[in-house]
Amino acid sequence: MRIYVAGHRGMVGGAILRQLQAKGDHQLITRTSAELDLTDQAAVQAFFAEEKPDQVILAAAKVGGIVANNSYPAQFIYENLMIECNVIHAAYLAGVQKLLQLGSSCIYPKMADQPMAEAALLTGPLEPTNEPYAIAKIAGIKLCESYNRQYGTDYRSVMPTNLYGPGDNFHPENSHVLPALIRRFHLAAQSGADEVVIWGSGKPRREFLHVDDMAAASLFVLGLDAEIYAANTESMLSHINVGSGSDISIRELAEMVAGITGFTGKITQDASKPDGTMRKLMDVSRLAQMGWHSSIALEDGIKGTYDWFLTLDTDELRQK
Ligand SMILES: NC(=O)C1=CN([C@@H]2O[C@H](COP(=O)(O)OP(=O)(O)OC[C@H]3O[C@@H](n4cnc5c(N)ncnc54)[C@H](OP(=O)(O)O)[C@@H]3O)[C@@H](O)[C@H]2O)C=CC1
Ligand SMILES: C[C@H]1O[C@H](OP(=O)(O)OP(=O)(O)OC[C@H]2O[C@@H](n3cnc4c(=O)[nH]c(N)nc43)[C@H](O)[C@@H]2O)[C@@H](O)[C@@H](O)C1=O
Repeated sequence: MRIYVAGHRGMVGGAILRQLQAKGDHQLITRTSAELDLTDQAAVQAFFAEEKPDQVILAAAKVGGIVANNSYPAQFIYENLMIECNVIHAAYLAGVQKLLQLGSSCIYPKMADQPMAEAALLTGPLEPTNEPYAIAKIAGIKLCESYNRQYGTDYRSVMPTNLYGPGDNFHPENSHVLPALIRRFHLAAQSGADEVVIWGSGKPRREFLHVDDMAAASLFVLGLDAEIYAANTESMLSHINVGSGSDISIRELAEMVAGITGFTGKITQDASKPDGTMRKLMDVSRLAQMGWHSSIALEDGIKGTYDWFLTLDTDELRQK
């Protein structure tokens, strides 16, 4: 079995690669973005024609936190649409029968009922800070469903909640909240600062899943028997939520990270920064009924991620 993992140097792609390597019974195909720019249609088609993978895991994307999404909307919609169109179409042309692509919980309407079930897709307006990225991710689901309906492929989609873990991006502005807070609280604890500022009101709630759980869920969904997948999904509502099933406020999260990094000063809020969606909790019952549950508790996962962060030298702080 030859499996192409697109985005293998990223946080999720890297975790998937490690789990596939540990299983050891696959031939893994990888390319960095410098070797193969997935926004380049001709290059992607040539790569697929030459490598002819049996399966594809699409974990390559333009990814970032709330401010990155708000600052670079053109890149978020263009690059993600191009990557999805090129990879999914080239996979089809090369005869790839099975593919798994990763979306995001931001596909759901800003005011979706909580927890958000798969059926909430396309039922209302999106959160404006990440609408371009969300539109691209919705297109990814619809690409898979359309190829399945017209060409009989078996292309599946998982929708991760907010992820974190080793391999995360710790950029001070462009990263997601958890790596941003780990970095900021660590630097404050080291320097003896008496205050750390977090963005927004601290009131939004987010659900976090460790990347090793996400990688395990991805391989679980990819490996599901086609009849079981079909029995638990619908042809035009085929994506599967992946989450931990519980959420926490950003303020509570900041207090947890402060405790783990040893910061004892005060935590204040910068109201000029956006809150984004007030709550994004996944309904994970579809995945649960197929037999998968997350296993890494948030505090344990953050401690492990902080230990990994401490192994990085300053130049390696992933200033993507
Ligand atoms: N992180 C999170 O909280 C969440 C992530 N997701 C989704 O999970 C998936 C993986 O995200 P994550 O691992 O965090 O992202 P990362 O930013 O860590 O990794 C993304 C990878 O995509 C590759 N890539 C980006 N653009 C291109 C391109 N033009 N051509 C080829 N490769 C490219 C990069 O390759 P290289 O390193 O070689 O440049 C990079 O390693 C994405 O689909 C994302 O939308 C969903 C919900 C939450
Ligand atoms: C995964 C997901 O990620 C993004 O959506 P988001 O959930 O809003 O992600 P976020 O992690 O950036 O913020 C979560 C909350 O945390 C608050 N917050 C506090 N302090 C910091 C801080 O220092 N950095 C960041 N980034 N946020 C902070 C911040 O104000 C917000 O209220 C989208 O890219 C979306 O497209 C997507 O898919």
